[in-house]
Amino acid sequence: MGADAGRAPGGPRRVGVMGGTFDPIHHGHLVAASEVAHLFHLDEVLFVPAGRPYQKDLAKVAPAEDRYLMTVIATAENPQFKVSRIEVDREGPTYTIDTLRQLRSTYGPDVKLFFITGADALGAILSWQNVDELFELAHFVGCNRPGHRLTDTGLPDGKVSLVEIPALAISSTECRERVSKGEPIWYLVPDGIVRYINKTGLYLDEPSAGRTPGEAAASS
Ligand SMILES: Nc1ncnc2c1ncn2[C@@H]1O[C@H](COP(=O)(O)OP(=O)(O)OP(=O)(O)O)[C@@H](O)[C@H]1O
Ligand SMILES: O=C(O)c1ccc[n+]([C@@H]2O[C@H](COP(=O)([O-])O)[C@@H](O)[C@H]2O)c1
Repeated sequence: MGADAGRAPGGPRRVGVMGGTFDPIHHGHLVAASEVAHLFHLDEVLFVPAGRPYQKDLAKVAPAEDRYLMTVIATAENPQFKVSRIEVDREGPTYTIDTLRQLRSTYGPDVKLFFITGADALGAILSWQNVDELFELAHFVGCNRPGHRLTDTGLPDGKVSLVEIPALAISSTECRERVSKGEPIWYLVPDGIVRYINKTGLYLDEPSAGRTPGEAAASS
């Protein structure tokens, strides 16, 4: 798993960073965060919804405010889980390097940061902005995900851990498609997320692109 898994008594604070588009957040995200928190003895996990996930088709991504609110709802019951607005409030394309620099400056040099990813995101990491500096700012933890090969090939030694978590074949894409077809998403996402989506009309056939961020939440 890697030397970073252990925790020295009275040692530095250990913070997980779970980045994602969360469109919508589902149990695959929550299980990954919970498992990594357990395996790496994390003090907390900060969920960071991406403001403008520039590698996705932004015209099809739900407003950041809705994704942020769903993340708050989904994590509310777990005292170890927190949600950050850092990327929602930042202008321009969302780069993890900016987030880690900002978190590093907020938390100070002593806190250990663990950036949590699924196998697919880890496999694409070499395409991320300032990839070399990323590994200086956080330790990366890659989790298995059905349909994706978990590998650290090409990534720097000692900077990445690969872990096995209970595999959940759930994706946000499938949740969105199910909602648009009128199929249930109960038990794929937390109950509060089903209710939020029903209440706001997110992912129904009309594209979300024309809506102002937070419009659904404000008008419901
Ligand atoms: N079922 C899952 N198991 C493990 N990791 C996951 C799972 N779903 C998502 N992740 C990881 O969570 C992070 C955020 O993922 P994201 O919000 O893009 O969800 P997604 O389900 O991949 O969305 P989409 O289907 O829209 O691409 C990524 O690192 C991704 O690899
Ligand atoms: O920094 C980058 O260039 C970069 C490129 C693609 C994705 N990311 C981050 O990777 C995390 C998972 O992204 P995604 O697209 O799978 O939801 C999320 O925190 C994104 O902001 C970061």
